[in-house]
Amino acid sequence: MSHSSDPRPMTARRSGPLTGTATVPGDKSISHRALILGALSVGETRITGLLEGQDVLDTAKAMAAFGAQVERVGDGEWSVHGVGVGGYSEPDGVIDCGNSGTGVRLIMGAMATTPIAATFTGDASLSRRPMARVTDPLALFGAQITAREGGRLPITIRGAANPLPVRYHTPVASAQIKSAILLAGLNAPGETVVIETEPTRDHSERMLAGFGADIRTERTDEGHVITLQGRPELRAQPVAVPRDPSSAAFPVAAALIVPGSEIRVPGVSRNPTRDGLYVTLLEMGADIIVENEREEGGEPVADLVVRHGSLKGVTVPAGRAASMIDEFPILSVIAAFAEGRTVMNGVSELRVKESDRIDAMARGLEANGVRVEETKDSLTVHGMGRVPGGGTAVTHLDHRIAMSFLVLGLATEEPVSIDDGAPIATSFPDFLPLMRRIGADLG
Ligand SMILES: O=C(O)C1=C[C@@H](OP(=O)(O)O)[C@@H](O)[C@H](O)C1
Ligand SMILES: C=C(OP(=O)(O)O)C(=O)O
Repeated sequence: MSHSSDPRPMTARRSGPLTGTATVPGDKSISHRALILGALSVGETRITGLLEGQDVLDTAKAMAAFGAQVERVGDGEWSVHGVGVGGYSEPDGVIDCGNSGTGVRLIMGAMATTPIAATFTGDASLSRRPMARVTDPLALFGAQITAREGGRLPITIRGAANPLPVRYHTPVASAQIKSAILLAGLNAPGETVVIETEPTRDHSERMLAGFGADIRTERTDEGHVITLQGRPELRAQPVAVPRDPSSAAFPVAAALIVPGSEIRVPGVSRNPTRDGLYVTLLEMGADIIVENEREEGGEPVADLVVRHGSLKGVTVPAGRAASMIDEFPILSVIAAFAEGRTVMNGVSELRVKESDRIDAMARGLEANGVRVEETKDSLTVHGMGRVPGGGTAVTHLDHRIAMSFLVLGLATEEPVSIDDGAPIATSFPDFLPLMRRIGADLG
């Protein structure tokens, strides 16, 4: 498990031009969902391009514990024989979701309307994160929930024997809350409805429709209204996982800030609910060309060609936050090399990720000579076109903080160190060899 590995200090140094092809791994969100929906389907789901990061491996293990037959048949190729909606069996042991908020929240949803009990745990980071945002709506279905103080893990859920459908307005923009409710709604009779004010990533809706569920999304005065008809028979499907735009953001950022760079990043998902970073980078004047736009596995994908160039600071509107929620750490690194101020608004959710990402980025950037300002829900980076470096960033078991500061160090005057790169394996196990292949000096 990722949380038992020893800390791995790492350092990144100013590098020559980055060149070549950066083929990033499969999308983490889609990988979790493919395993979970495969396990709830009848028949064999064949998954290709699955992200084999620790977060997703923990979800695969959990699906086996709930009775699905889960098998690795090749590189990124997995087979899941599902048990059907309502078919989960009671796991023997505790379900350890490691570092993964997506894993634990979606799996809690998926089992909450089946009359079995399960106990969920995670590492030190996951055990600090709020879970009531998911367990509160799951209790409305009739599930019985016991949590540690403050609604934290470990959590035991006794699934509802006679679940009721739920209509729920999500209090914060969160695809994990939405998805947990939809997965619980699968085994409730009638219609389960989720209303979100700001749209969040829609992979659950797309994949549920692909597996044969009756699900529709309407835009109304209330917001985005997603309606799922309960008790469908989900039919196993082949899933081709597109490449992760959140992982692609790291080599893309490196190419933008290291002088003389030009790289290609093939087959990246261009789902509009995940596209906020790329919209922002174009506003900053980034040289990014989108080629070969096509559809793969129900998701739009394209190849990106990225070149170094000068960048200017911008203001990111709060309404864009959900579409780039995992990309603010790396955006704040890019912003440090831009000319002028970059203001990121509406980002309070960053405080409850694997770490408090506003605080982690602010402290680490300051340690490397960058001026920043923070409020409860904003982060401002004062870009000066150059960054001194020479500092060590504390990563708090957060893979995105670790990767962000390693990318920073590729273009600073002095090397940048991090206290622990081990968590990178949760989402991007090949980060180091991939970055070295394009010319990055880190290790
Ligand atoms: O649904 C998902 O796959 C995810 C949703 C987001 O979390 P929230 O729903 O908490 O915003 C995101 O940060 C996470 O990396 C993946
Ligand atoms: C927030 C993230 O993941 P999770 O919530 O699944 O832990 C992330 O990958 O940046």
